[in-house]
Amino acid sequence: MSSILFLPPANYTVAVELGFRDSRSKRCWSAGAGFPKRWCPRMRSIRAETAAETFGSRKGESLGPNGECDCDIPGRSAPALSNVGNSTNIAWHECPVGKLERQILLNQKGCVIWITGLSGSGKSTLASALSRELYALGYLSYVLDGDNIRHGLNKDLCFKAQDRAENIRRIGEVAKLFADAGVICIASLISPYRRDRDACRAMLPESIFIEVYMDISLEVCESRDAKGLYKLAREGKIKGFTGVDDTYEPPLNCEIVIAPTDGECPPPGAMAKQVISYLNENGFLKA
Ligand SMILES: Nc1ncnc2c1ncn2[C@@H]1O[C@H](COP(=O)(O)OS(=O)(=O)O)[C@@H](OP(=O)(O)O)[C@H]1O
Ligand SMILES: Nc1ncnc2c1ncn2[C@@H]1O[C@H](COP(=O)(O)OP(=O)(O)O)[C@@H](O)[C@H]1O
Repeated sequence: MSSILFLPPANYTVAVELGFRDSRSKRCWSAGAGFPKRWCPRMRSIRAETAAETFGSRKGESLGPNGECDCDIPGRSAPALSNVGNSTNIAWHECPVGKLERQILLNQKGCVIWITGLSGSGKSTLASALSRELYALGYLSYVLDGDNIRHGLNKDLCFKAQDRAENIRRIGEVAKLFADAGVICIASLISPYRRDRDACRAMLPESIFIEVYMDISLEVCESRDAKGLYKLAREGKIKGFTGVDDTYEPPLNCEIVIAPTDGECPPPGAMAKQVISYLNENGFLKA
């Protein structure tokens, strides 16, 4: 493979600055000049070796030469049934690939980065910059943006308190699945009420819910008014708009606060770097 074929990503300097090239990924970067590690065939084989070393080749976990598999076949023995909410007589099915195996495959730990703040505070901007930076560094993330999810899964919900709570609960459940899959899940939604955010936190093991508060004043958000919604809310054309005639409850004890310094909002790259430093310091950027 010739390195002449590859161009470094635009934000290569950030990757270097943050010093994420560990001994394994170094080999990869030198082969592919800044390409995400997971694209590197050598990296894949290293990961496969690591997984084999960690777990051994356990009987029943891979297919035989003729495609035979003696892993658990659903239905062989009657599973325990339970009732959950309005769902009766349901069973829990364990996945034969464990969470740790997925983490080793991805060389990262799944978590939920929950970005909360007023409309216009920069949630989507941070989510985009962060997912880009993580990608450049070779980590898999996925953004769940409140606006986007309301185009599909949550299109039946409006902005009254009860529906916002349901919006947050559903996104929390989806984020939990992404984190379990080993993905760094970035949830970006106003999530104005403390109780709803805390309920999401309670769904997950404590340390993997990382709450990021966009501490940007209403005045700044309103002056940005990127979508013209504050203007409509002030004119009374949108009712129950967060910060205007509906409450926003700032977190009391969150993991990360993004705030202006000397009156200046940090640029997107700096906000992303702040979150990535937290992930690195807290062991999320390794299996
Ligand atoms: N009444 C009211 N209040 C606040 N926001 C409103 C409202 N109506 C529409 N919008 C637009 O919807 C986006 C917020 O959706 P979320 O799912 O993040 O909101 S919530 O968490 O359920 O409160 C929000 O997007 P962002 O500006 O990106 O925050 C707005 O564009
Ligand atoms: N750190 C920042 N500094 C300056 N402008 C910003 C910053 N973050 C976001 N913006 C601008 O503010 C507006 C709203 O940002 P956005 O990310 O859409 O906010 P939200 O998702 O919270 O509604 C956009 O025009 C964006 O370019």
